[in-house]
Amino acid sequence: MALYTKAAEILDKVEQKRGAVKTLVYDSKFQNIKQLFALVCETQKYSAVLQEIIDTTRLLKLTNLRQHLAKVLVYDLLIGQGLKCGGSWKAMMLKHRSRLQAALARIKVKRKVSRNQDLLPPNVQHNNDVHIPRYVRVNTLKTTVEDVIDYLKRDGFSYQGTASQLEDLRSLSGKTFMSDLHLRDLLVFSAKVNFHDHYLYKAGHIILQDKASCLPAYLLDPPVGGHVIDACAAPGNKTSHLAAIMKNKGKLFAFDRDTKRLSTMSTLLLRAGVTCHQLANEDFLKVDPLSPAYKDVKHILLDPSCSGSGMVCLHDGGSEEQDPERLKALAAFQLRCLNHALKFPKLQNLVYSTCSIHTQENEEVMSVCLEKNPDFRLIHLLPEWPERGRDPLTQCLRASTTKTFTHGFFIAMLERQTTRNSGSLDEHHDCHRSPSKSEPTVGEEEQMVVSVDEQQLPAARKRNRKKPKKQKS
Ligand SMILES: C[S@@+](CC[C@H](N)C(=O)[O-])C[C@H]1O[C@@H](n2cnc3c(N)ncnc32)[C@H](O)[C@@H]1O
Repeated sequence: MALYTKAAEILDKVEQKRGAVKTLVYDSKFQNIKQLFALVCETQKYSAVLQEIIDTTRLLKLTNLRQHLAKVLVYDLLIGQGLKCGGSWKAMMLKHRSRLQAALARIKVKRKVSRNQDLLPPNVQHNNDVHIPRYVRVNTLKTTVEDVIDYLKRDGFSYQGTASQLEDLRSLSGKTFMSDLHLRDLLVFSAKVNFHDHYLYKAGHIILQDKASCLPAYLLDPPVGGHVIDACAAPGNKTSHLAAIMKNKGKLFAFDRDTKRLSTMSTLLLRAGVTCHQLANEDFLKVDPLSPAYKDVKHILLDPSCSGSGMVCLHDGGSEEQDPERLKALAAFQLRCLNHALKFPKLQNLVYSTCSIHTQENEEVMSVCLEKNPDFRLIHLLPEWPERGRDPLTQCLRASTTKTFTHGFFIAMLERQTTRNSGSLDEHHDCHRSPSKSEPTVGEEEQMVVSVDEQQLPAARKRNRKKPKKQKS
């Protein structure tokens, strides 16, 4: 019920011009931001058709529903997931289902189309060309890639082998699927495949996670038995990924300051079979880097709150305006988190990621951080990845709907520079994965945090010390 109420509330605010969809969704503090975002975008996209259905069936009169709530419910019933949740509203809507279905069918006949998407206005149909496949990460804490592939084949899916080029990922349709070309534990399906009710998903054997969001843990690649921090962890997709890479051995300290999101995270980690974690409802900025508890932490994953501008809403093509003050505040927060993380005395590697497309939250934050922390340098990541950080930070990765067929994303990896004779890096020489498929394994949601006492970030400075990507031995 909460999902539908929130979605209706946001549509109402958008209509009153009280904010852009993305900002309102992010500020809503709803637990599953992605789900809420998708529902709002899709309902908006079909708004005209939904309105026509509501008017011709006189739904508002029959049910006393408010307009936006009715739209959201009709969308989900007729076009979306089929009202998976909804409590008493579900029961009420089901009573009217045949009238509503008949109204939709009449509209299709009138417009001489057979598919729902052909009812969309032409400009929205064009944005629909944005194509992000359905990515499924195999949870190696519970199963193996081979077992999942076998299970799916028995379930009527057809396995096409491993993709040899990115374009292959866009060719999938129906029940065909393939292994990703970069990440061994990632399976790729047509965007239309829905796994939310699938046994493998419910049992925690697979995790529904965008490919770009799988990169941070994969690239950090902490060793089995290592001590690792996930600084802004909820709802925990990257935490469970880190645990899988660590084979549930060692210590995974996960922090988040949002209680609700942490409780969702606990459920997710339980389902995923993660046991090596210590969850803390704590502000990462207040965690003491010199505490004996963290004396062996050598790896940190930092995926802080961001604008979420990389998350694609098919309705707006991702082009919503961002409030400059909000971006500034976020960038200052991200820089504080980075500077704080680099204070952990034994830290060797840190991966910084955002689901933002804005340079202010990505390359600019990273450039200032490098200026302030000369002991650290950028690692050149995945040489054949097609989309790089903005010049001069080409060691970093970017991801997008058009070049990598993922949501928009940014990833940077920092490494502590040590003198040759200290040996501490050599001991860790195989931590940066090459993009080969030889090794096993490899969420974005959030809540706004605007507690900034940093100075305004200066423009990115041209610091660029390249270092060749280490290959896995
Ligand atoms: C982008 S989300 C993290 C997504 C997560 N890494 C995943 O993959 O599922 C950012 C998270 O940072 C949390 N956060 C924001 N400020 C924080 C702080 N000062 N300390 C700890 N967590 C914080 C938010 O509550 C939010 O859950």
